[in-house]
Amino acid sequence: MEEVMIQAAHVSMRFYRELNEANSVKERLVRMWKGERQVVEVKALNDVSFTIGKGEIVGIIGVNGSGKSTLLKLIAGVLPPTQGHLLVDHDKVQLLTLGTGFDHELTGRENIYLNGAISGYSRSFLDAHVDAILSFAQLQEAADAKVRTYSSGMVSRLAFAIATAGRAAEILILDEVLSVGDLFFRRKSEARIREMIRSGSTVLIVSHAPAVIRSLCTRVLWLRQGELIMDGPPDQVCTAYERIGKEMSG
Ligand SMILES: Nc1ncnc2c1ncn2[C@@H]1O[C@H](COP(=O)(O)OP(=O)(O)OP(=O)(O)O)[C@@H](O)[C@H]1O
Repeated sequence: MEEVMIQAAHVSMRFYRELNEANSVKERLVRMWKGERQVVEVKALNDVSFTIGKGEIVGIIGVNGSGKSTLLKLIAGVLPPTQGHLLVDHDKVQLLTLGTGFDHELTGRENIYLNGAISGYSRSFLDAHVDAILSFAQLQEAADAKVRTYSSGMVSRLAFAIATAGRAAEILILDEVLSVGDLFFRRKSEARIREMIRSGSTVLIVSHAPAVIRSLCTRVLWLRQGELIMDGPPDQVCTAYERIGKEMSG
């Protein structure tokens, strides 16, 4: 394997959630006083190990609640694991997610500056790229309208255009950013992601669309109830995943 970029060794992540959450502080205090407080442990990730080398394009699949976002958060350094070791240079990681950091009372153009600043772009970078961002999002005409007047597809296009405006980081994490917009925008956004991939980044992609995973990834990790149950070539892992899905639904 080429240079190792991410190494997870027996990584576990546990959350604690209160059962029958109280509706008020008073109710909570009364329950605590009566000894009624019940906390359950959620094993979001359980003893997960893998190594990812430079240039690999790794898809992460699994049903809702299987631990995908938790794994991305650990890799991005948002949370530390409760057990195990995760070797990754967080400074090299860029996490792309959509839909956070927009103010719907501001215009599209103003949101480019707001969301761009949150994404870490400088003012001069944004001045130089604002037109290209609007053009990629196909929003030149609507640039000065408030975002609350946009359709959800328009908001997603703008978010994608901002998130991918800069140079790709060495480790690029895409959390459900593909499959947005209409068919034409999807082709365009997939082409842009391919360009970022070609620039040599190591990429992790979470997507509920097996077609996206099959067409972009070189390897797939399948998480089920926090456990890594399969790690292999996209076709093999996606076929097994789809087979289980069909069995469960029919
Ligand atoms: N902050 C938290 N506190 C308590 N439980 C949490 C927290 N974050 C995640 N969980 C739990 O951990 C488990 C894994 O969640 P996670 O968001 O990683 O799943 P996911 O595979 O990304 O799901 P989805 O496909 O719905 O995005 C779930 O049972 C979830 O309820």
